[in-house]
This record gives sequence, structure tokens and C-alpha cells, in this order.
Amino acid sequence: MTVQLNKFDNATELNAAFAEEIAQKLTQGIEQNGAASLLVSGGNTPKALFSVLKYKDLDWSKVTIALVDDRWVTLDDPASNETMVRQNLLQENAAAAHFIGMKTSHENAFDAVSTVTTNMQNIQMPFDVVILGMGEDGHTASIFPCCAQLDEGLTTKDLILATEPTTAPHQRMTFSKAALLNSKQLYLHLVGENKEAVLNQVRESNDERKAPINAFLNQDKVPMTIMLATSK
Ligand SMILES: O=C1O[C@H](COP(=O)(O)O)[C@@H](O)[C@H](O)[C@H]1O
Repeated sequence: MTVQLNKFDNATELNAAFAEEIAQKLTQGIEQNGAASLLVSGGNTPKALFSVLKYKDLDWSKVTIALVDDRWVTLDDPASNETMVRQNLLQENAAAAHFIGMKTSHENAFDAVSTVTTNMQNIQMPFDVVILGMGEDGHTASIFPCCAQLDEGLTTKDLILATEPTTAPHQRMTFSKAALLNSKQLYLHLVGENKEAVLNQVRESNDERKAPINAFLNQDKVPMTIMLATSK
């Protein structure tokens, strides 16, 4: 399937257009099924998008939001993706959305997989919108290249797995490749010249084991749009 590239001069323009497109897809989902689902990424890139998206006028009470991945840290830790979503997206109009977090009270992420799987089975699938990010090592969600769980993340039919990257801190919880491809629309959200350079490198390598984002760029199941702004 062709990957569509939407390139913007700056993040402000990107986030305005992207928030509008996401709102339209969620509204369409609600019209068609009475409810809609949105999976978002963590890290820093989504914060500015969320600051626009949270004001969109749609029936957020019919939207379920979850993360594509989280770091296995407590909610008071600045590395928590859940806390970032609570502070930046689940505010204003979007405060009415239903959020399902990944972090449980289990000390070890690997012990929490079945609980998180059960919780996530409550989300309407296929997901209406999935927004992926990409790390500078080509990881996406928490499917990392340098990780004992790389093959599992790329091949399991399970919804959820725990991972422990060797090149980044914290155990993680993540949706699998198969789960993320059970969606109506995938986006890859990238801001900055570095991310553009990494994107060009990973597309050249064309190897999902070296750069797991390739698993989503090279597939023929779900439409994929790259939303890229070269400057912040
Ligand atoms: O660790 C993670 O990193 C990626 C990329 O984050 P960014 O700060 O470079 O935007 C993110 O997509 C993922 O959700 C997160 O857990």
C-alpha cells in the first residue's frame, strides 16, 4: 500500500491540520458505530498536537483513548506516557473521553501482560485512528531493534507484550505489530530535521528488524500517512 507523505514547514501548521483530520475520523467512527477508538503515542512529539486536539468539538464521551505503549514507571515519574496523556490530551473537551491506561500496580511489566490484555480488549477494534511515533533508533511503540522481545513484537498474534530494550530505560508495555495493524488508519507523526533524516535512513534500510517502524511503512493492510514537519 502506498504511504502518503504530508509534509509541513513547521509543527504549528502540521498540528492544526492533523488535529482536524483526527477529529474528522473520530466523528466518522462515531457516526458509523456509535463510538470511536484512538491510540496515541507517548514521548515528546505528541504534546503540541494534543494541545490543539483537546479543543476539537466532537462527542468525546463516545471516544476511547489508549496508548500504543507505556514505560513501566509510576504515574508520578516524568517518563510516564500515561501522565503525559492525562496532562496534555485528557483536558478541555477531550476530558470527556474514556481513557484506558497500561500501567498497573504490578512491579514487573512481564507479570502484567494478561491484565493489560484483558483491559485493552474493551477497546473497539479495528481502531479508528492509530498515531505512531518513531525514536531515533527506528523503534515505534515499544518495539525496539535492540531487544530480546523484538521478534515477539513483530510476529505475535497477541494484542499486548512486555519489552525490555537494551538501549533505552525502563521495561515497557506495548501493543504488538498485529494489534496496531488492526486499525482503519495509521499515522506516523514526526517533527524535526533529525526525525526526517532517520525516516530516510530507515526507509532505505527497509528492514523491520533493524528499524521496527518499517513494519508499518511496508505493509498492505492499513492506509498509512506520514505527518512530517521539518521545523518545530
Ligand atoms: O519511548 C518512546 O519514544 C517514542 C518516540 O518519542 P519522541 O519523544 O521522540 O517523540 C514514542 O513514540 C513512544 O511512544 C515512547 O514510549
